Amino acid sequence: MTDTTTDPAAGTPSARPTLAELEKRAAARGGRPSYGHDALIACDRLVRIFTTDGVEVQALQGLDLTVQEGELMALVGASGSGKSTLMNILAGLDVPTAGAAKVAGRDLLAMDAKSRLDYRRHVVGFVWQQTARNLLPYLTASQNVALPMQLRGRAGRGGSKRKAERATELLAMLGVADCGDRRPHQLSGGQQQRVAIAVALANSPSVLLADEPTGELDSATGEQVFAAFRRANEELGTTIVIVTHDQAVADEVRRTVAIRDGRTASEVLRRTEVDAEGRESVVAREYAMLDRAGRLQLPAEYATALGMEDRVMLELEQDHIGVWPDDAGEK
Ligand SMILES: Nc1ncnc2c1ncn2[C@@H]1O[C@H](COP(=O)(O)OP(=O)(O)OP(=O)(O)O)[C@@H](O)[C@H]1O
Repeated sequence: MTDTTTDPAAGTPSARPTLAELEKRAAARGGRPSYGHDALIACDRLVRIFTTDGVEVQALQGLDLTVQEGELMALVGASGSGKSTLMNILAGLDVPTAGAAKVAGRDLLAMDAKSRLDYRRHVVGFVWQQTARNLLPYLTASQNVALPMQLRGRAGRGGSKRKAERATELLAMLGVADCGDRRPHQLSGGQQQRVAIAVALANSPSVLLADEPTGELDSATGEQVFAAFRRANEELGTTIVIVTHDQAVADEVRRTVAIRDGRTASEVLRRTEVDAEGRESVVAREYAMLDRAGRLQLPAEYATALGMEDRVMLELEQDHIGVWPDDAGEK
């Protein structure tokens, strides 16, 4: 039932929903799936503010991001755009100031110290740029890989043997089977990073996070390390997020998300197309991101090329929205 009242401003009858109708609508809204409900990683309007000597830095300014299970994706962005801040939050090492972040069903804003430790041991694995941060120098490669399994504390009968076997298998899968008995200083930078991937995979994490893992390597070695990530993704199904400045890495993945000023700004999706002669080629397409509040970041070069600043004109067409420079001053 709908009440018909008179809108005093317009002086015409207008339909006001009854309380029962309002309640029905609210219930329907409640039943709608939440943002990122089917994603393995879902960041919703994530904010991280750092305060140093009374000065606030907004490292993340309402960042939205979803990552599906089984994805291998790259995060790119200028220095200071917020990539490491986001990775530290996803790694469970830092807590956002506001917003929501869920990884494999865990709420990153609501974890106490114990569940945070559990999260870091079981849900995520990480590989950092600095090789020294990934491996313990006094342990061999095999011992480094076995350590997270020991910390997980599932000994059981034959447990040590099984852990050693898993360490050997992981090292073999990542192409460093011959490095098992060597300590980190006896390994090249590329070998150290591949062993670090094995360490990160030791406890079968849902997500593998890597912050500039090829940053200290030459391009050929970087390619080998990236191939190891791809292998982990394809053969073990691990979801992988790699922060990188390395264009070769960014070009190799199906999805590259660019962060600008603490927000996701654009995305490049790549897919393989087969032409009539059966030839395969990879087609890349760039998309701008429309955030949950309806905001869109125009690429800086587009806005500059047309002298757009402060105010633009929008027009809704049948199948697109036009954006024009403000011409108010010309009229
Ligand atoms: N612990 C902190 N205290 C104060 N400010 C910080 C802190 N960590 C990061 N910031 C600031 O937050 C912003 C984002 O930094 P962040 O390290 O996330 O960027 P980034 O994209 O990873 O950069 P880079 O590519 O250089 O590593 C920067 O302005 C940085 O100075």
